[in-house]
Amino acid sequence: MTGGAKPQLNIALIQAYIEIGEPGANTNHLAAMMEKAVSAEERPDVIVLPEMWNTGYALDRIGELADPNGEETKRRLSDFAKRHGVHIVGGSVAEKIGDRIYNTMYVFGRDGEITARYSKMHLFRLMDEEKFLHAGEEAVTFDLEGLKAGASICYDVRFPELSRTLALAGANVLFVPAEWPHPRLHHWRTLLTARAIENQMYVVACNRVGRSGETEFFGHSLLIDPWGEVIAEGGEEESIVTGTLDCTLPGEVKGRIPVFEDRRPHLYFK
Ligand SMILES: O=C(O)CCC(=O)C(=O)O
Repeated sequence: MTGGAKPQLNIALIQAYIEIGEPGANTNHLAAMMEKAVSAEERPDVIVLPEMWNTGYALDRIGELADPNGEETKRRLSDFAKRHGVHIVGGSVAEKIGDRIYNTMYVFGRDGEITARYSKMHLFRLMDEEKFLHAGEEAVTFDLEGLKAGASICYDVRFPELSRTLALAGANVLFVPAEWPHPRLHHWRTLLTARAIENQMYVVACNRVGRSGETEFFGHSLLIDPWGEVIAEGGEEESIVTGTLDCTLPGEVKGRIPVFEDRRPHLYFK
């Protein structure tokens, strides 16, 4: 945290059902859930969306469904952020740039300005993602009112190298929008908790719910603190999961167990 930072951030995770291949319906549905989130008594400072919320995994039609340059997505999310004075970590959408499709997160500040763009760098072969999408090539951090945040998407969380890279760049919170299905709930909870503990950072993970073909997505969106304690967890139904980040806690945890001072990087294999 840097000087002048907000000491606490209220988070709202939009744990939504996503209709496969229906960007219009999904956009309207998520907009309605976001309106509900900002009308709560405890207003969120940050709204987080799930992975691929515009199209779901309609990969065989992704060329026609993806948002060209993300223009429509950016316009809508920017407008919402500005209208309600809220940060948005926009999950991810299928974004078309030239003839390439990316699985991309956009982040907006309270003024509606875009503050980050991250494209998923580890594509999930179990769902043939690599046959249809291009991988991002760059790790991304962004600022949330003095709290440095790192971007990742779903399968990325299986690669501790990415979250450690982000932590070494100063990130104290890791965002993980996802479409993570049964039967791997145990992996989801364990990997997210491990990333929080090993990097002494908050982990904020927003997963979709509902069935798509044979695949059942389980929700269980999670807010985990830098000790690995669960602050909030969704069930398997559609819901808005809320919790509060104490921006001073990552620093306190690092002070108690000096993991980052005790690293021996010169001994690690490259
Ligand atoms: O790693 C997993 O088990 C799930 C990953 C996934 O579904 C994705 O990256 O879309």
